[in-house]
Amino acid sequence: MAVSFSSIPPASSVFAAYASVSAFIMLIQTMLNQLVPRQVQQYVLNMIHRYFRPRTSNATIVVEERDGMSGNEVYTAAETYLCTKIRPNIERLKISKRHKDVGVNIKFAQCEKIADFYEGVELEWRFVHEERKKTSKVIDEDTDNVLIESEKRYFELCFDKKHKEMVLDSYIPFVLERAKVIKAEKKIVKLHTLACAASYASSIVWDSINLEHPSTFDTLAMDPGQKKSIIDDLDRFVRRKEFYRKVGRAWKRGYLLYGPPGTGKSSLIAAIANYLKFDIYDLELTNVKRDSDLRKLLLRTANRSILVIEDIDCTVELPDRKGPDRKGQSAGPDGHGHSHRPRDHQFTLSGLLNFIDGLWSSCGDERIIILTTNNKDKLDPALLRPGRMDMHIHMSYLTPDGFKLLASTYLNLHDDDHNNHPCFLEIEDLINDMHVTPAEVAEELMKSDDADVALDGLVNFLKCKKKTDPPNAASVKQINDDADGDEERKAKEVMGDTCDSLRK
Ligand SMILES: Nc1ncnc2c1ncn2[C@@H]1O[C@H](COP(=O)(O)OP(=O)(O)OP(=O)(O)O)[C@@H](O)[C@H]1O
Ligand SMILES: [Mg+2]
Repeated sequence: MAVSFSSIPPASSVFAAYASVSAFIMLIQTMLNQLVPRQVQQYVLNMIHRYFRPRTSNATIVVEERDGMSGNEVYTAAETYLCTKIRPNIERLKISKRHKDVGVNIKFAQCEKIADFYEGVELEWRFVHEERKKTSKVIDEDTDNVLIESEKRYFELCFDKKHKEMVLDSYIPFVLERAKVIKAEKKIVKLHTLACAASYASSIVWDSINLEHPSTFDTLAMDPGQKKSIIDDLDRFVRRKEFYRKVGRAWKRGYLLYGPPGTGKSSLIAAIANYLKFDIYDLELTNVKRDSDLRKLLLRTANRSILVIEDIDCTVELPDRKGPDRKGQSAGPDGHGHSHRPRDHQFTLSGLLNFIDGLWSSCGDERIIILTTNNKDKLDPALLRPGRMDMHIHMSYLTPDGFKLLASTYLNLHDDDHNNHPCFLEIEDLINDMHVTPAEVAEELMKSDDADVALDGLVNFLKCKKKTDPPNAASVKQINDDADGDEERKAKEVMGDTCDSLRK
């Protein structure tokens, strides 16, 4: 924490004290001039000044914008925090907005005083802005460029000396924490994808854009209980920093999202990112050729992020850890396949597992890893065990509850409309009786701005679909009720039975 601490006297007491002492000092100075050499004179005068310096009950912490050439986090946090405390009496402010910013950024433009209260204690901040006597070099933290600065900016935090410990141990951490929250609220979530680097040295790098996906938990049609348990799990995860440290685990969590296409797996990922304000790293496995690439990429991901591997079962041919892999290569002595090629020249399942929960995975904090698949059964069980994939989330076909949510987000129809609208009961019966994905229904609801027209279109669509897809209400219900793998298998058996009986 780059703060410097000094005592400053309040102006009134300083003047009073110095007025009475200055005559005495002048007298001493005249005597010394005649008797002793100049250095000795200076030394004696300094001692007298120090002795007579007025005692004050105030203390000041100086928080400079720069710590050497780099920025000072306390300064940035104070600036962010104090901009929420601006009063109408402030006359001059600076505002700016870069392309990627959500709202305008406010900064102080001239020396200002800002009052704050913390645990009943009054604190006074002063923003000070002055010309430097000589220019100085600094590093721009956004671009890493060296800049020349001719101004010096700092905050002074003044308070009663007796609160010094409280300010340093409690108030400053509070300001840092508050600034983090304020920044998180304004943060734009980024989507990082893989791109080929221009240089040969590192062939694959992350490229980033703003995540513009508007999906949130409010717009996701899924079982309300399941939705709540995901949100609770995320909340628990982010507040458990100490817990993870105490039990000696890397602060990370793995989610497996599985279910048919169009049931909202990717939308759920976006909703999680928007909820936590975590950046997404979309790891397209087909672009990763070697385990060493994987390690490099992991090292270049930031904390508080979500690493996503979509369609894990089909994006890459993962060699089996035990027997021969799908390309017919035999397992190596370590049981990881590829005995004929140097290990580092291939991308292996064991590389991926190491990546998910081996030592490599612990090189960051607050990491979430999400795998998605349409075929959970195809995945190696090693990939799915707790600790790797801690929570298995089944995204399934649309239920009547899910339909109500889509009707309210797409057509602005709420509970009362549901009871009164002639189509609703029919649609709910049809949905109960068939496999239809939220994506299919959402597509139909978007076809008209007129709710009646859109709902009529949906009824027709569902009726047509029902003719081609045989009714199997029991199986749909079973699949949607069961969230874990074993239960899902049972549901598929029920479904198989139903299809068999239909075929007969
Ligand atoms: N559960 C849902 N709630 C709300 N909208 C949904 C839901 N599922 C799908 N949709 C809508 O359908 C579109 C496609 O969904 P999404 O891409 O999330 O499905 P997916 O399960 O990832 O499919 P795939 O397995 O093909 O990748 C979304 O843009 C969204 O509009
Ligand atoms: Mg998807």
